[in-house]
Amino acid sequence: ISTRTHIAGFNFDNCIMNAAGVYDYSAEELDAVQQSAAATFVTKSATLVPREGNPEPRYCNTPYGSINSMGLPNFGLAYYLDYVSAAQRQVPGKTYFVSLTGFNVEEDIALLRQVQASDFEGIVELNLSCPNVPGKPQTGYDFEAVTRILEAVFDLYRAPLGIKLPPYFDLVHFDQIAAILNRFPLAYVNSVNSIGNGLCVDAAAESVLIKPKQGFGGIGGAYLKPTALANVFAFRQRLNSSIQIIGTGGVQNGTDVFEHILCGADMVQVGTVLHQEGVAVFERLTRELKAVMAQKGYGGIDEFKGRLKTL
Ligand SMILES: O=C(O)c1[nH]c(=O)[nH]c(=O)c1Cl
Repeated sequence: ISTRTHIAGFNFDNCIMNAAGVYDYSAEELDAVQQSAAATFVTKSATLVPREGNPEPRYCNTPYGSINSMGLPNFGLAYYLDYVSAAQRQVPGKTYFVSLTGFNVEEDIALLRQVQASDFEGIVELNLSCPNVPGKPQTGYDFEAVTRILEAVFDLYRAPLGIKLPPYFDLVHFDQIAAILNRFPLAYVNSVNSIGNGLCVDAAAESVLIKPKQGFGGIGGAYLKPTALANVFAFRQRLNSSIQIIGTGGVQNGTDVFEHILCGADMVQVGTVLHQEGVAVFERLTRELKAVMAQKGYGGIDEFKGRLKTL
């Protein structure tokens, strides 16, 4: 039974990896993912210059998942490009993802120029959905901004590039954003980022759980799965077949991975469950997915990918 997959023409031995922002901040964390059963890694979304991020506490586990308002803490794009450059030499033939995000189109372009000037041979993930920088909206909800950014990006950048989108909650919004995305040579769309600006409360303490933004933060984990599957399934039906889909959100076990692929995902990313369980989660999820496939008689993920039945 094989759980291998392919993205942008690159082959991967597995279809499960980390989600940007989880277990990917430092070289030590990236090393741990690199040595695990994960297909590959994506780096923490990088900005032009290093960022401290928001004041702590800025992450909290909750009964059904997590809430975070990290505020884009990262060591800056150069740090991650250096790390990936070394990884490419140490493990040639493996493809890595670098996530990046600017605060405006000019910064997005500057980041991509920096990538072009490096020896990076992998896939860029442009994050259009960070919900936690005070005063900055989630770009993915501004359709004009998305259009402007992608026009500028694809004027410049010709190597494989995907985008990380926020969750959408309206079928007309799926129609509108998909019509925009279909105009561009995107390698993939990654749905979904956390549900922005949720609020979790500690009733005993009568308090919010995290410090930034009065406790408002991105919601991840089990809460997210129905929304994540809806976004994967909606985009699979609307996007050109040349645009692949990475499914992110709410994965806790092998059946959840199976469900993302059934909805149309070519790769599945995990965040909250990785934060809670550590990199051993990749071996567990892979084993559980293979068990589901064995029980159903599937030898590879293409046999059921996108085959979700409607009634
Ligand atoms: O606060 C963050 O760093 C963060 N947190 C998220 O849940 N999604 C993102 O894309 C980012 Cl960039």
